[in-house]
Amino acid sequence: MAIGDAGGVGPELAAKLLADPALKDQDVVVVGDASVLKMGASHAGVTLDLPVVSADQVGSLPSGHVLVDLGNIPADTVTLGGSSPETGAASLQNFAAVLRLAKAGIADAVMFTPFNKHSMRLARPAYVDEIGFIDRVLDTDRSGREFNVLEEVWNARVTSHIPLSEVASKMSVERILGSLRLTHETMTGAGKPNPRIGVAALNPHAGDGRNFGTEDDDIIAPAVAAGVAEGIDAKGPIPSDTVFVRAVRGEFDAVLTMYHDQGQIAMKLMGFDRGVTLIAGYGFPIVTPAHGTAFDIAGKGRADLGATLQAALLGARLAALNPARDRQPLPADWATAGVEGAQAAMAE
Ligand SMILES: NC(=O)C1=CN([C@@H]2O[C@H](COP(=O)(O)OP(=O)(O)OC[C@H]3O[C@@H](n4cnc5c(N)ncnc54)[C@H](O)[C@@H]3O)[C@@H](O)[C@H]2O)C=CC1
Ligand SMILES: NCC(=O)COP(=O)(O)O
Repeated sequence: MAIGDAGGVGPELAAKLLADPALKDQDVVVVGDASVLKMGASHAGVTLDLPVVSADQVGSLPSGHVLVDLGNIPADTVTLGGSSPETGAASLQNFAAVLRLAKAGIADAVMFTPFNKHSMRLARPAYVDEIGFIDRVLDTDRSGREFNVLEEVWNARVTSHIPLSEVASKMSVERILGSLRLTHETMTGAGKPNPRIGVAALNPHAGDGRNFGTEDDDIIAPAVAAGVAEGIDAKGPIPSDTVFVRAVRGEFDAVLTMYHDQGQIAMKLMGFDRGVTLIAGYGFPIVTPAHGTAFDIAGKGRADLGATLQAALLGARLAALNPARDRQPLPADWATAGVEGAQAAMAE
């Protein structure tokens, strides 16, 4: 688990989670700054007694919960409730380190408490979102995708963290088909075989016979047909104002939406306090609460643990379902190196 942005609710949620009995049987390697975790525990009103291990002890760890203290953002330098390059840089370092632990097969799942993309961009101007960063740290060109997960329905997206004005131009049969395949694969791997996927339309009333927009007929419908021809149980395009209504009535296990908020508004209304973002496609699950850094309540002890707890439980469940992965060598500088390189590569 990487401790999220120190200026937000990430530290208190990390501390609260570590104190929660639901996690007592899990082995958790927490990566971040010890003083920030201590601050989080104080805000959350919990007591933690976490052994601190050094980076070179990882690989032969005791079971239970341990902290790798990177000492990268002393709590007394943190201003709660706002973005900063310092908290962004520490978040990036914590994240890169836990990704390397998972790549080496030492961690079975990665979790993070909320990051702040503005802080991360202040630290590294090439930063856009977690997906691009993960690709660089893991050195892969097969990007994963985000899913939003509630027990009753999953939401996958064709586009994610891009300006709304670019959504229509990014849509293609291949891209939608790729999202359908990944949704089918990921849910099947998560123990929900042959998921029924409702595909949201882009335009009002799915274009209403080409009255307002042609993407539904010309791009989404052929992509759905291609998915069905491959054996994927997909239906659409379905007007996006009713596709979630149909899903929660039991018709679909997942909804594939065309852009971020088309799905997020529905998902967060249905289950803000239990919504999980799963980043899938990398060989191990990466999970985080679907909510963000909540700067308006940071440090006030009011942050609800629900979504963070569900994220941890989903990560553990998915890791247990997946076969053991081969161990790879862990670079000696796994906890500190490579962020510069990753960011430089992103800027190219
Ligand atoms: N897991 C992650 O790393 C995520 C990070 N983000 C990032 O978080 C930052 C802020 O995003 P916003 O859009 O402002 O959304 P936000 O989720 O941080 O806040 C929206 C509202 O929900 C409330 N809220 C959020 N979490 C809560 C909790 N656990 N308990 C009680 N109330 C809670 C906040 O107080 C605020 O009023 C952005 O930089 C965004 O990229 C957003 C979503 C997920
Ligand atoms: N930091 C993770 C993240 O932003 C995922 O959140 P969302 O795209 O699901 O809103």
